[in-house]
Amino acid sequence: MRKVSCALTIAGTDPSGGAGIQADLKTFQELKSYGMSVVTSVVSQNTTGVKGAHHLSENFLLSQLKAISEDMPVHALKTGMIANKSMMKVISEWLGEVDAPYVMDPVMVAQSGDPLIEKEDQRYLKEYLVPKTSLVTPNIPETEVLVGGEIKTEADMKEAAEVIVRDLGAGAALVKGGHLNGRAVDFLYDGKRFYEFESERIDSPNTHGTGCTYSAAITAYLSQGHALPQAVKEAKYFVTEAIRHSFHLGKGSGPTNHFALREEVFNQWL
Ligand SMILES: Nc1ncnc2c1ncn2[C@@H]1O[C@H](COP(=O)(O)OP(=O)(O)OP(=O)(O)O)[C@@H](O)[C@H]1O
Ligand SMILES: Cc1ncc(COP(=O)(O)O)c(N)n1
Repeated sequence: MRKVSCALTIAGTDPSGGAGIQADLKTFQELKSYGMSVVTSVVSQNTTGVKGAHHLSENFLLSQLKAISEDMPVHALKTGMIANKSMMKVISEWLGEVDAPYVMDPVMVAQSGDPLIEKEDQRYLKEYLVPKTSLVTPNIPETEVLVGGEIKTEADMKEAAEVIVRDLGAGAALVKGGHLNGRAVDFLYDGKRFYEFESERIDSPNTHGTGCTYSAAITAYLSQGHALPQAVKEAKYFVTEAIRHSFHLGKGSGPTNHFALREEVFNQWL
């Protein structure tokens, strides 16, 4: 029988298809992992911003999670938007039922500036969910919330990655520099050493969903058994090409291109 790697995302939705669950599933599919999804919140949003959000009940969230763990293999999973403490609690307890690498994208604010998690619940995420992760992937503003200080330089990014692992108990931390000026560099700290992942900065306004896509790509590679540094390296390449070939769609920040790696796309758009 053919073996397939199974990746799960637990996140909110984006009907415009660039971020959230939709971006995650596209990424899993593109990287040849079998994609599964559990919805936390149905979000009304597009490239210009968030219009509203309907958070699912704890019971219904748990029912979806159990539907997965009672029936399907999970080789790696990620979480994205988890809007409130009660959903975080449900997920935190359910995590005991799966034995797979867990990547947390600590989604707090959409690129449009709209909040995606209640402010007072950010502390719960940090205290109860971060210690259960194999990897946390904060951008600069999220890193500032997690470590409680300003991040202005690459040295600050590295120091924060160490704090997230040593003091907050994450398995590893990937602090992403997309929001800093200069090169697009991310630092991974796995508790033992640092790894640096760099790409050129692409001049594109269309970066809606880059964080979701990046963490989903890492999850896909982990589901296939890659070691963490290799998974991040491959995922960085994937997200860079997705930004390079991103789409001018919508009136705001357009979506990245999840099928950028396909040969025909290179031929068509290079
Ligand atoms: N203009 C760019 N050119 C190249 N790489 C970029 C650019 N912007 C972001 N990146 C890269 O994309 C990845 C996502 O980084 P970023 O810090 O933007 O995360 P994020 O803020 O969670 O994403 P989002 O923009 O979806 O909120 C990182 O590897 C980052 O270095
Ligand atoms: C459901 C959901 N999850 C995450 C994001 C963050 O993505 P971005 O920061 O690129 O807008 C989003 N907009 N929507």
